[in-house]
Amino acid sequence: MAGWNENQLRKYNIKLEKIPTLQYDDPKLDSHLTNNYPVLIKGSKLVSRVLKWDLDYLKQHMSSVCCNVIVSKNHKFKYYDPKKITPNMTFKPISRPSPMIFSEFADKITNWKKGDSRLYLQQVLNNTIGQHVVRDFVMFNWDWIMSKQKICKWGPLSSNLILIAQEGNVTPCHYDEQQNMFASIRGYKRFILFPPSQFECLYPHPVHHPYDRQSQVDFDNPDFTKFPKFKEACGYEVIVGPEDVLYIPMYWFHHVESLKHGGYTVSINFWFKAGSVEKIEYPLLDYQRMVIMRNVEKMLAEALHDPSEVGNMLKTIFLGRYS
Ligand SMILES: O=C(O)C(=O)C[C@H](CCCc1ccccc1)C(=O)O
Ligand SMILES: [Zn+2]
Repeated sequence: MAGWNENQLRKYNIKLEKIPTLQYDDPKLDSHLTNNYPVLIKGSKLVSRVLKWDLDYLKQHMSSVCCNVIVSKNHKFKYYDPKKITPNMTFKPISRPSPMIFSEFADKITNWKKGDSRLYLQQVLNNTIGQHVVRDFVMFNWDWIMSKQKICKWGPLSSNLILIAQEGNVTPCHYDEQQNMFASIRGYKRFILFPPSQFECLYPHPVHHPYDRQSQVDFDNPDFTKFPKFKEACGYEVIVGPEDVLYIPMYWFHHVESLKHGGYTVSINFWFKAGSVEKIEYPLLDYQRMVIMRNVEKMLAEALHDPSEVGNMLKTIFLGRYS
């Protein structure tokens, strides 16, 4: 297909399947969404009115806006929650926030040289970023996406993140606790998705760690001694191009990369809070098992008053009794 080729993809030793692609008005689409199954959606025109959002246009309309920019010494932008860094912890992240005004960000990525730190703009869209961008924002195809929100009984739209990445940037494998309709405006992004049932192969950090929700496995150099089941992981690959919308079901793990040599990418996501589950049905859904495991970790840390004791107590409960 025009627009990209295989050698723009980073090489990982992971079994990959494909994600289905459907037209936005395909009758089969709603069953994918309501069953929490990922799907690439074509033709929705969700963000077609803002395809002009390139660096020049945004520099024109939000040049003096201070934006949330992440800086990384390598190509990986592993998100962490600063609220979970405790005083007695030595936490040295590779990537860190470095807020800057938009025009500085635009100039830095335009004049980027090999060896320079990489940048990734990740800014919540709100009315502080200028009335032009807000005016464009209201021109998204809200009728369509809100109709999906209703059909799927999702909770309210919680936020839109505008994402401007340099070519080659990677957001390492993680999961989010919200439903996500991810739209590409410029460039191509490759997603590798894993269902919640592969939790055991992806070894997310403990809930109380700053890297909560992020996989511990470094896809560039997996440690099979510490993470042996990663060998069994089976991913679902999809390339998201301009005007495409990818549905990322909540609790599905996803690795995201802006294709190499593809120029900078502009994307926008639509995070919806999870809908309230009317009645728990059995057997439990895989994502519900992740919610239960998270709650056990939280409850034990609370009861023990020390997150670092959670592992030992789980071991005591498990060894020789459940093993
Ligand atoms: O839309 C999503 O869920 C993605 O993962 C898209 C991803 C950037 C997300 C950054 C982030 C990750 C975790 C917490 C807060 C912010 C990309 O496109 O590189
Ligand atoms: Zn995500």
